[in-house]
Parts: sequence; C-alpha cells; structure tokens
Amino acid sequence: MGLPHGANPAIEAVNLSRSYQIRSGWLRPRTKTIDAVRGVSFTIERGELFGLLGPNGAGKTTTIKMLNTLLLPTDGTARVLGFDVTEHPVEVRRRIGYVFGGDKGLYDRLSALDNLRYFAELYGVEAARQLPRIHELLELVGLSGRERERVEGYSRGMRQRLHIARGLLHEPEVLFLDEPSIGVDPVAARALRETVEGLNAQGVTILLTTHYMAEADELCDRIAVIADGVIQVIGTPEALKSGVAADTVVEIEVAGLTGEHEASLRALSGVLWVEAEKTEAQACLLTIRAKAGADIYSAALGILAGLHIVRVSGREPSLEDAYVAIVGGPAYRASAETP
Ligand SMILES: Nc1ncnc2c1ncn2[C@@H]1O[C@H](COP(=O)(O)OP(=O)(O)OP(=O)(O)O)[C@@H](O)[C@H]1O
Repeated sequence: MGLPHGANPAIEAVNLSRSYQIRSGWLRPRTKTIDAVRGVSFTIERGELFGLLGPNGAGKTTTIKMLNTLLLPTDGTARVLGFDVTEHPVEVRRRIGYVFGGDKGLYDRLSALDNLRYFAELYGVEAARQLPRIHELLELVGLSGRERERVEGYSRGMRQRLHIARGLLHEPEVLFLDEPSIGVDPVAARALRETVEGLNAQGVTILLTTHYMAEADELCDRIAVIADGVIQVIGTPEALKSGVAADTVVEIEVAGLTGEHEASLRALSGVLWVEAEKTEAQACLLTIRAKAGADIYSAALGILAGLHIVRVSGREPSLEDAYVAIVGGPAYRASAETP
C-alpha cells in the first residue's frame, strides 16, 4: 500500500525525471523535448531544512512540483513522508504546504483574514479550528493587527508572510518554499528567515529554493546544487565551501573600470572568476577569485594602474563563491558529499 513506517525520511527522490514537450512554429509546427530534470536522487530527513539551489531554468521548480504532486514525473519515483507521489497524491497533499514567491496565489480584494478563511475552508481545516489557527499564524508571521486590511495594500514582504501563513493553515509536516524572499527588502527578508527558522525549530521539514546564497548559508542544514536538470553536489554549507576554502578572494572597489580591464584580469594566471558589481555611478566592486598561492594583488593592481582605487581587501571564500565554482565548471574541488 505504500504506507509510511517510523524510519521514513521526509522526502526521498530516486532518479526523478521530467521532460516537457514544447511546440514551436505555425506553418510547420515542430515538437521539441526539454529534459528539465534528469535523474535526480536525494533524501531529506525529517526536521531538516534542505536547500535546492541552481541557476534559472536548472529544474528547481519542476523538482518541487513533482514532489508536491502538481506534476507527474516522466521517470523515477518520489516519496513524501513515505507516500509515493504518483500512487498516493491525496495523502501527500494533506501533509504538505507549498509557498512560492511572487504575486500569484492571494486574493487582492480580500483582507488577509478573509484570504486565510477562504483557504482554510479549501484545505478542509475543521471549522472550530479555523479561527484559532488563523490567529496563531497571523501572530507567527507578524501580521497580527493588520489582518483586516485588503491585501492589495500589502507590501511585498507582508504578502510573502501571508503566503507562508496560507501554506501552513493545515499544519503540514513538510513545507516547500520556492523563492520566498524574491523581491523582498533586506529587513523584511530577515524577518522571513526568522519565521522559517522558527518553523523548522518546531519540527517542520523544509525544502527551500532561493537565489540568495547568504540566506541559504544561514538557514540550510544541507544544500543540493542543481544545474541543467542534474544534481552537481549535495552537502552542508561548510562542506560546499570547503571546495573553495583554499582559494584567494580579493575585493577591489574601483572607479572607471572598463570591459578591457575585466578581460585582462580574467586572463591573469591563476584567476578562476571575476565579477564587477556597480556600487555607485562611477564605482564598482570587483571580486576576483584565484587559485591558492596566486599572487593576485600586485598583478591586479598593475592592470588597474591609473584608475581610482577606493579600497582593496581580502575575504574568506563564501557559499556564493562555492556556488559559482560548482555551477561554473569542473574546477570545483569538491570535498563535499556528492550524490
Ligand atoms: N510548463 C513548461 N513547459 C515547457 N518547458 C518548461 C515548463 N516549465 C519549465 N520548463 C522548462 O524546464 C526547465 C526547468 O525549469 P524550472 O522552472 O524547473 O527551473 P528553475 O530552476 O525553477 O528556474 P528559476 O530559477 O528560473 O525559477 C527550463 O528550461 C524551463 O524553460
């Protein structure tokens, strides 16, 4: 029957795959197959906060939608709390919550309270339990006192918190959070992270996708990095970072940088990665990651001679450095546990 037993992990994906057929052209229509997820396997233990990271189009949302029964896998299997997602989708849905970032999924013309009442009804929350549960959740996500306002007047951060409350109405054991902090300001994002941590501390298993590496580093027990539909590495944030721990990372704030300077820096011996991020009208922050032992400081400053250098500093390699190395190519020296 596929019923769960005690030692079951929260989520188990085995060789999970999903293809999409897309049609293009009008006069001579053609069908093309996109292999969005190609044989993904991982296990998430109960109570874990697990991150799924990857570039746009990597297959994160497709993976989540197979696990939460919104999409059928084209191959492989997945179990959530011991229930097979294809054979027992109703059992799975009853036990999971799904929260996604962005503007969809709430009724703008209704108040937060009415939104939650509506969804509580839809999710089959017992009538007597609805209002107490709604007030508990408003408290949890910090919206108490604002619940009678229409959602159309809510900020993005407030909407995201309301989304989380909605996803928790039926007390799910597993929560899928697909880019919950997208477009949210830093203060609201911090409040969201605290809510997520609080939920996890209460025992909710969480699968989180995010493009914010600092968020993943702070929150996740383990992380899987997916690219091109395939898991590249799975491990703790520390294990992922250990793959780049020996690298040298230099940050240079500089004014007047051109594409030619960047190209020359990239061509330097030992340089693995260069990124320039605008900080002010004229200035930008250059980040250069190089192999251990490469004398990057003097070589880089030689290339930038004549420009106004505001600041030069070194820093520890971060999860973002590890992520870029994993997604960017084979140079990553993974000491992390690979799938
Ligand atoms: N309904 C669909 N029809 C056709 N192709 C799709 C569909 N949904 C996703 N894809 C394709 O599948 C691949 C994986 O998409 P998916 O949305 O899972 O990626 P993602 O990692 O969640 O990306 P993002 O970070 O941009 O949200 C992409 O190439 C995408 O274009």
